[in-house]
Amino acid sequence: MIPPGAPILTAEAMRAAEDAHFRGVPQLDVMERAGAAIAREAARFATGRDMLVLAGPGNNGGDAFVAARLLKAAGHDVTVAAMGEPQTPAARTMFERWEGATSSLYEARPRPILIDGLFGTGMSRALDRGPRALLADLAKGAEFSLAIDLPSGLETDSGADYGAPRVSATIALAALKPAHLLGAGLEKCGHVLLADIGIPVESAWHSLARPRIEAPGAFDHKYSRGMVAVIENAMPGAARLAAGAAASAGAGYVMLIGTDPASRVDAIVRKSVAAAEDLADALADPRIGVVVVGPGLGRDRRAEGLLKAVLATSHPLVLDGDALSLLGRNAARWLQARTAPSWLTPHGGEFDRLFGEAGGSKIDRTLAAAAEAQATIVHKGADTVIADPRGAVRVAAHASPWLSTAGTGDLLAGLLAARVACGDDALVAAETAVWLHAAAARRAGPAFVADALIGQIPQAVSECL
Ligand SMILES: NC(=O)C1=CN([C@@H]2O[C@H](COP(=O)(O)OP(=O)(O)OC[C@H]3O[C@@H](n4cnc5c(N)ncnc54)[C@H](O)[C@@H]3O)[C@@H](O)[C@H]2O)[C@@H](O)CC1
Ligand SMILES: Nc1ncnc2c1ncn2[C@@H]1O[C@H](COP(=O)(O)OP(=O)(O)O)[C@@H](O)[C@H]1O
Ligand SMILES: [K+]
Repeated sequence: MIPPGAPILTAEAMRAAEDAHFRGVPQLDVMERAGAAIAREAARFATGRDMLVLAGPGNNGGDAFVAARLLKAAGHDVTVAAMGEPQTPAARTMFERWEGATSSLYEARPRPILIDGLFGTGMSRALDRGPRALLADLAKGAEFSLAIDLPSGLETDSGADYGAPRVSATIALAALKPAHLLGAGLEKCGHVLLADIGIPVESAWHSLARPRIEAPGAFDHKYSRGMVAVIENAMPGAARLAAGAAASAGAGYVMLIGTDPASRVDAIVRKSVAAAEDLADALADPRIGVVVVGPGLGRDRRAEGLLKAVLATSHPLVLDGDALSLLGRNAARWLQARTAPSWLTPHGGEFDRLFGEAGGSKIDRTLAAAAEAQATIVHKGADTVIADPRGAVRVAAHASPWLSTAGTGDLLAGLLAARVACGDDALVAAETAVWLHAAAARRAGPAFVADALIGQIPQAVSECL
């Protein structure tokens, strides 16, 4: 659905890559390649059906005229409907090379195959009501619709919807753009394909790819494989889910620290602490590789005391749920005072409480938060964005929407802790946890209870060995 491990570029970064490339390669050649990539995919899906190609005034329209010409030359029945005169020299040349008829967008009638080349990365404002309604009707009337670079009306850098149709497939040119993975783009783009059009691209931002997991070595033992401590308090079930996930994802030793005597998994070691003051002793074990605090912690005085005791240790921390709500806008101050690394796993509401609501796209906001907190942030949701303080970004889109059920976030915190305890690099740990989480959900199918994901984790791990 989204090409894995692919670079993601903003509109500005894409323009810079294009400009650098055009110093050595003619722009028209690149546009020919883009149009050829569109024509190739359209022909594959069209299976002989009639096509309507929409061409906008910019270079997205230029690509559309190339695709129309190549498809017509290959024997397809193609009509073109244009919006305004071509406004760039390259688009004008491609318009001139198109020898068929061109009608106005307002005269276009639906055809079984629609190719949307109205706007791409140059869309600068919301679509007017007229073209928006026309585009929606033409897309609805088509049996298969293919967007060039982006569905027209999607804001490139945020995925905000300014009137885009929902298309069957989108061909991203040269690189993914944030809108292919964020916000409304998730539903509007359909299947996303990536076309190499010869422009070299480099980016610290990538779509999530399947990670590699090392199996234990012959001489590994439970402590060398990593020890995870999970703090349990107001809602012990949440901590149990985190601990269960950690134990299933490769941690050598998992310890639940709290007051609840119930134990569902015998292999998970329990340690009782009656008062928050006793937690420091329980956490004094230097073999502890990471502490998970937040799932089911609660937000009362006792929870605050437990959180403070955890923050006072020198262990790496995974902070989730109530721990994030308790820290609120003071999170960065607390975390900057620590020397060990931290991972924060907020959902959207928790993120806003921690870092405020302003600041651009989900990627921009997560990057700014990672820099401010000097922590790796896993900003959860249908479009999960991982960012680290060095500016690396990974975006995971299209996880199962059935994950939207209570307890799945607790599991993610446990998965992340397991990967940290196993010694993964900070970013790799987050990537691996998010990937395993999605893979376990895929394996669990529809309407699962969060608990059921735990049993799927070892199989998800096996996909990464
Ligand atoms: N630079 C290049 O030569 C290449 C560009 N490529 C294509 O070019 C696209 C970017 O081209 P452009 O930068 O020309 O931009 P677009 O073609 O995406 O759109 C810009 C044009 O649309 C108008 N416009 C923007 N928003 C509008 C709105 N809401 N209502 C009405 N008109 C609006 C602008 O005034 C401008 O004329 C990419 O998405 C890609 O498809 C590819 O061909 C690769 C090579
Ligand atoms: N619609 C969705 N599509 C894909 N993943 C989702 C969706 N909704 C939630 N998730 C994932 O499910 C998890 C929910 O976490 P969270 O909201 O913290 O739940 P809880 O606190 O109940 O454990 C996150 O990993 C999130 O990315
Ligand atoms: K388009």
